[in-house]
Amino acid sequence: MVKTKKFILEKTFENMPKESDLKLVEEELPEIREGQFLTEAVYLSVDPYMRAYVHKLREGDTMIGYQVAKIIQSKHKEFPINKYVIGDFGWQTHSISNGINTSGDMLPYPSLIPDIGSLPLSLTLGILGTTGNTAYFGLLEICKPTAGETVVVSAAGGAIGSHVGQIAKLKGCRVIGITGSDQKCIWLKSIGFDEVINYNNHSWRNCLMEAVPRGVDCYFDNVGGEISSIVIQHMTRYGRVAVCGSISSYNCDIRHLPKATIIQPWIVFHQLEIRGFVNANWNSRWNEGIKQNLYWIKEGKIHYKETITEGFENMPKAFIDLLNGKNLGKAIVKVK
Ligand SMILES: NC(=O)C1=CN([C@@H]2O[C@H](COP(=O)(O)OP(=O)(O)OC[C@H]3O[C@@H](n4cnc5c(N)ncnc54)[C@H](OP(=O)(O)O)[C@@H]3O)[C@@H](O)[C@H]2O)C=CC1
Ligand SMILES: C/C=C/C(C)=O
Repeated sequence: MVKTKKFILEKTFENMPKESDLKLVEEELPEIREGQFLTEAVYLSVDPYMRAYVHKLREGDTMIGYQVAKIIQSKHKEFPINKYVIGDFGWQTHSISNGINTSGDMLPYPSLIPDIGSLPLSLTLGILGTTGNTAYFGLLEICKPTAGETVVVSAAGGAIGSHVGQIAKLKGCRVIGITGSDQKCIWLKSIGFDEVINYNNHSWRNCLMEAVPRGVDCYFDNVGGEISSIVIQHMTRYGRVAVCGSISSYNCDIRHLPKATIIQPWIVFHQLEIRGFVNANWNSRWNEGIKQNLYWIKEGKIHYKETITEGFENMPKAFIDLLNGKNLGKAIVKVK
C-alpha cells in the first residue's frame, strides 16, 4: 500500500493566501487496476493560475497543479514503469492515473516527457512546457511582432515574461520589460532586454514614456490593472495586445477589484487589437513550440532561470512567494 502526501484547500483564500489556508494530509492509495499507473512526484510547478482558478475548488479538495513524476508501477501500456510523465496530478507526492486529463483545462497532459537530452526535467514544466508555449504562441500568434517594432512585456522577470522578451529580441524588436525589483531588472538587461522598468519606482511612468519615444506596437500583458492601462495609453495605431493574465487582480475579491484608468479612448482612436488567450488553444501545435524553444536553448539564444524551492512541504511557501514576486524566472518545487 502506497501513501500519498497532499495539500488540500483547508480554507478558501481571502486576498493573499496564507500557509494556514492549506493543510498537509496523508492518504492511502488503492492498488492500481488494469489501465492505470502510479507516479511519484519529482518536481511541482508553481503557477499564478492556481490562485486565479482556486474558486473552482471546494474546501477539502486537493490543490490543482502540474508536476513531473516518475512512473513507479504501471498497468498502462502507453505509460511504462520508470518513464517520466507530466501530469495534472495536483499538489501531491503520489498519484494514480488512467492517462486521461482530469483537470478540465484541456492541456495535452498527462503525457510522457519529450526528449530534452541532458537538460533538467524541471524545464518541461517551464520553458519546455506550458510557460514556454504560452510565451511562444501568445507572442507570435497574437502580437505578431515584426523587426523594428517596440514590444513591452509585464511581469518581465517571471517565467513567461522573460521568455517573451527574448523571443521578441530574436525577431528584431526593441524590448522593454516591466517588473518589480532591481535584481530582476539587472538580470533582464543581461539577457538582452533594451530597457527594464521597476514599477515599484515612483517615477516608472516617466521611465516608460522615455523608453518608448515612438510608442508601443505590441504589449504582452501578464498583469492587468493600472500597469496595463498606462502601457495601453502609449500604444501606436493598430497596436496589438496579447492578454495572457492579470495577476494584479488574482488576490482581490471579484466584487472589489482595484480601479484602473479608462483605456477605451486609446482602443478606439488607435484602433488597437486586444485579445485574451489560453495556451491550450495551440494544443495541436504543442510539439512545435517545445521543439523551437529547445532549439533556441541549445543554440544559446534563449536564457532561463528557475527559482527552485526544496521540499514538498514547502509548496505553500513557494506559492505565496510567487504571488509576492520573489521568484526569478520559473518557480518550481523539488519534491525531495
Ligand atoms: N493565458 C495562458 O494560457 C496562461 C497565462 N498565464 C498567466 O501569465 C502570467 C505570468 O505567469 P508566470 O510567468 O507563470 O508567472 P511569473 O513567473 O511571472 O510569476 C508571477 C509574477 O507576477 C508578478 N506580480 C505579482 N503580483 C503582481 C502585481 N500585483 N502587479 C504586477 N506584477 C505582479 C511578480 O513579479 P514582479 O516582481 O514583476 O512583481 C511575480 O513574480 C500570469 O498572469 C499567469 O496567470 C500563465 C500560464 C498560461
Ligand atoms: C491557462 C492559464 C491561465 C492563467 C490565468 O494563468
